[in-house]
Amino acid sequence: MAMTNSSKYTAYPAVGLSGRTWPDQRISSAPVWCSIDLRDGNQALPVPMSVDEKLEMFRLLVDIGFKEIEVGFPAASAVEYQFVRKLIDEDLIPRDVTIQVLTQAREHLVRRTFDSLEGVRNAIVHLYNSTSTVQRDVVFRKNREEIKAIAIDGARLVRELADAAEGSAIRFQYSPESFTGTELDYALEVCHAVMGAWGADESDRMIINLPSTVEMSTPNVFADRIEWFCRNLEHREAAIVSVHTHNDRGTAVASAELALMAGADRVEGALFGNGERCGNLDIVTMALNMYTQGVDPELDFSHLSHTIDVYRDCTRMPVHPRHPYAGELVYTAFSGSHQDAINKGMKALADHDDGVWNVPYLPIDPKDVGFSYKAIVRINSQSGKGGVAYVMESAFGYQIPRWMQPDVGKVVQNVVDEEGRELSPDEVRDLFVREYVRLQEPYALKKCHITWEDEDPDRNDEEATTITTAVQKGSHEFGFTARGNGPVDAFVKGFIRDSGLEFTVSDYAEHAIGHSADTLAVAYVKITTSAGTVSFGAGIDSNISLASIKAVLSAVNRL
Ligand SMILES: CC(=O)SCCNC(=O)CCNC(=O)[C@H](O)C(C)(C)COP(=O)(O)OP(=O)(O)OC[C@H]1O[C@@H](n2cnc3c(N)ncnc32)[C@H](O)[C@@H]1OP(=O)(O)O
Ligand SMILES: CC(C)C(=O)C(=O)O
Ligand SMILES: [Mg+2]
Repeated sequence: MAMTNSSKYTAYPAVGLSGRTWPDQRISSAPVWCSIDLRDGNQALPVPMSVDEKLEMFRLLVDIGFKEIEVGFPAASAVEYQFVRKLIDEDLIPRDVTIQVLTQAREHLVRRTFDSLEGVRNAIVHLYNSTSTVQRDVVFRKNREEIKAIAIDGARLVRELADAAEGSAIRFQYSPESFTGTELDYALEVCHAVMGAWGADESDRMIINLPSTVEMSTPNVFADRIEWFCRNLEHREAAIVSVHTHNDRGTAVASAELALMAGADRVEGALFGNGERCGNLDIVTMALNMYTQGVDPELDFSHLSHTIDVYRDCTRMPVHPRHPYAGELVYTAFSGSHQDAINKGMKALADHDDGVWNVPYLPIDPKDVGFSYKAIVRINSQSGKGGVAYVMESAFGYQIPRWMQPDVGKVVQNVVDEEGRELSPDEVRDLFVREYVRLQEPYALKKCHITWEDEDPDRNDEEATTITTAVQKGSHEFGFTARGNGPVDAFVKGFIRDSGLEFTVSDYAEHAIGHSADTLAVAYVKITTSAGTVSFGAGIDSNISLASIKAVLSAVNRL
């Protein structure tokens, strides 16, 4: 069936804000972060967390650096209640961390919530009731005044119970739930009433949390709403304006970022965007977005794989392979031109590191979030020569020269095309060795003795090096002695003379691999025959002269 019913949906209204300032603002410091993993994230799970899992998640959140953590909805269930009790009874809340608990504005739930908090040092009691038009009409069947009264009564009760909670510093947060479905002027009116009932002032600022309970508009419209709200809020100094964005349209992070530019002070969200329906704002993404703009997010995601592991264990939710910053494929390039650019970018950085990260296709240094460079480049049919060269160098130390890379790239491409799958780095190396270090057929080097006239290997005089070899071709063995300005020159001269083949060495490179006693030399050559055919070969040996002679023979064998 085709989608022909768009007329049953209505467009979200614009705010009509004149002289908006948020487009010119920049995010230059971290907001107050509040994790809602243990509440909104938890309430949306098919299997909510157990007390032990909540505790493991709580410890992770503390380690990441959250100072405000919504730990649950204690009136909702036994687990939720017990978890809050456990944190308090076992003194598990660090002194610089404030727990937050959510309750509907209903008397029995508010009272139960305060019971759960008995003996807490610091807490935020988060009260909400839905203010949206649709919920007023179909859920509560109450008018604007009646809905406002629910909020005021709730705030008064919270104030009364907070005042009675001796030894506990209780702060207050109110959410006009479904703010995005609420007329702006009415949301403001309810918040003013709640601030009055709570008695908020500059010395006792309350948190006004404006949720996009359901994300209904483009982020710019949400930002307009936040700027309008902040502008029109009486006693702005008595409020911490917070946002709590959901991801129904896929723009929860963008909405929260623009909301900060529009004047919000605080952001609620969850790791990897867990939460109702399409989730909440993803705090990992938002924090790392800030980080990659040079702003310290004051949250530590330097052990992101550990964060992912704990998150998966506790929530039983996966992290998508393409999840920003965290997915297992986001630091991987398969396509050739990306691989080539990354390879060159990493080299440029190694040659000239001025402390500024500037590598094509990698908006963040994987090491900053605890990932290695190992899997940045992976080889499949989309890959190119640069990627193969990167894998060979980063995984095994082979520095395939630029003039040989196209040939190696083609060899690898043929294999992945044929096999229709990814090749592991080991398979790429094995293929390289099998293909380019060809020493047996048709010619096999049986013996090779090299002497220098004055035993000075650096000497480069014409004819200063003498080589004596035995070479086998099928069942026939021939040997020769030849002189040249170095081992390769001497070998080529002798080989051409005795084999009848005509070629020159048109490119040559060598380097060492490994350390101390295990060091090996690798040589790469390109030969060109008199008929113009080119062939590439490589040789590996503990002796550099032998490595280069083997490379020549490999190239001859590949002709
Ligand atoms: C956007 C959010 O994420 S909000 C947070 C949501 N979180 C949760 O819901 C946590 C899990 N919830 C629960 O465990 C339960 O829903 C509880 C414990 C909160 C409430 O349980 P119950 O009262 O048994 O059930 P339920 O939630 O279905 O109650 C709905 C009733 O409460 C009413 N209600 C909801 N909020 C309010 C309010 N603030 N004031 C007065 N009545 C309210 C509804 O109108 C409905 O009334 P009705 O019974 O007359 O139809
Ligand atoms: C309780 C509120 C803040 C909420 O989760 C929402 O509106 O999405
Ligand atoms: Mg929510």
